[in-house]
Amino acid sequence: MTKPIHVTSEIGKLDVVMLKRPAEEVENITPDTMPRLLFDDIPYLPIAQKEHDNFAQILRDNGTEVLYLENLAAEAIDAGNVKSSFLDKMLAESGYAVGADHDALKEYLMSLDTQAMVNKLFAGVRRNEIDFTPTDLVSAAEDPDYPFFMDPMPNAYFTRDPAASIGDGLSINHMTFAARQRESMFMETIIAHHPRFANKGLHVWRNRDHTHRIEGGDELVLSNHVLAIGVSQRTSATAIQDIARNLFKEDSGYDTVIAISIPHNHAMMHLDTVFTMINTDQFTVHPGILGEGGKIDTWTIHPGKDGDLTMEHNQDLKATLKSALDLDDLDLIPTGNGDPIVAPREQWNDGSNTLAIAPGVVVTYDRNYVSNEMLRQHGLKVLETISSELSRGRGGPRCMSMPLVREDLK
Ligand SMILES: NC(=[NH2+])NCCC[C@H](N)C(=O)O
Repeated sequence: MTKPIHVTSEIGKLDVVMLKRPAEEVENITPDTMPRLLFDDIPYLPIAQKEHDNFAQILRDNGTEVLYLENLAAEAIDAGNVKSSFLDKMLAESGYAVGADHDALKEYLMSLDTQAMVNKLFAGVRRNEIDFTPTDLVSAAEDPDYPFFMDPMPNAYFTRDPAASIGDGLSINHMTFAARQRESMFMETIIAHHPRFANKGLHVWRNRDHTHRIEGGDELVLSNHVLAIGVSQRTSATAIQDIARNLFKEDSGYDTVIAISIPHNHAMMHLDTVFTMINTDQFTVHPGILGEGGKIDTWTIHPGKDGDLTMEHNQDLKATLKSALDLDDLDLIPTGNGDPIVAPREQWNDGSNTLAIAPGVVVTYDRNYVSNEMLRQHGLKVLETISSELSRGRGGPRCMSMPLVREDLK
């Protein structure tokens, strides 16, 4: 029987996906907090929700079951009867391990029903919501005017990043920036307690109790034995070696990890912002990641002796992929047709961040019309989703979705 998580490619027909509908957290961004919260602008929430509902509907219309992170999290907390312990952990990671402010926040959050509490944790807790004057040193000495006790998590609608499905399991990620680190606690709880996922023999290939960072936007499942992982602003080489060792030592089916080095900046924070797989032999690539002569640093990692790793350095992306995936040829489709203005503009709005829902069928943002046209010319079926507000968070259809089950490729 198919496990509740089963993903052996980037392109197999998408049967089950997890999304998070953007909510109040997005309205709790201010110009001052934008950079720290990893946004470049403040989305207009009602339109962002409309766009997100449009995205979800496209997936449903094409035969995908859509689950929502916020609902799964509340159901898991209730099923496991872990509201109090979950809150303690969330409060500790929000800076309130003990003391009067921990107690006041906990009392307030415990008084909400579980779904409202989960929604509130995403939205953030404002100081004026609770009738409580903090007496601790942090509140007094650091920023007495800061409006939040607990920060919002506006990036939660990018469900791709806090965890990543690989084979019959997942990585639950230690994320790079404080703005996102608490997000992966929800998936940890879902896997541990939700009746759909708990005790179903799912592997956690790497959990969140690490100091080295990894994010799902860098983790690409190229086949049932090959992964590509970006060495990026968000994922360290140490974490890649770590997860490779775990995958190779367990019965994961994975024996190859291609580490791909990309520039470390906000526009290209993850590998999936510059490179995605869209068909058995087709990929989108942002030309900006390729250096002179189309070169890029990749290291193909395999199991070595006694749990060690072997590594082969290459600079020809096409050749590396062809050999790892056993293909005669492949088609690398440049974002924005490789034009020096269009390519960076459309990459900025996630023109390379396509979500394949079946081999050769992709969901993309409508605004990247040059890239979309290119994809059509290369024979892909392109389903466009509306995108003026969602894209302000710097993520596209791949970032906004965590595939849970895909059909295996034949
Ligand atoms: N898989 C992705 N490319 N995710 C995009 C995440 C964007 C988000 N604002 C961040 O900086 O974390």
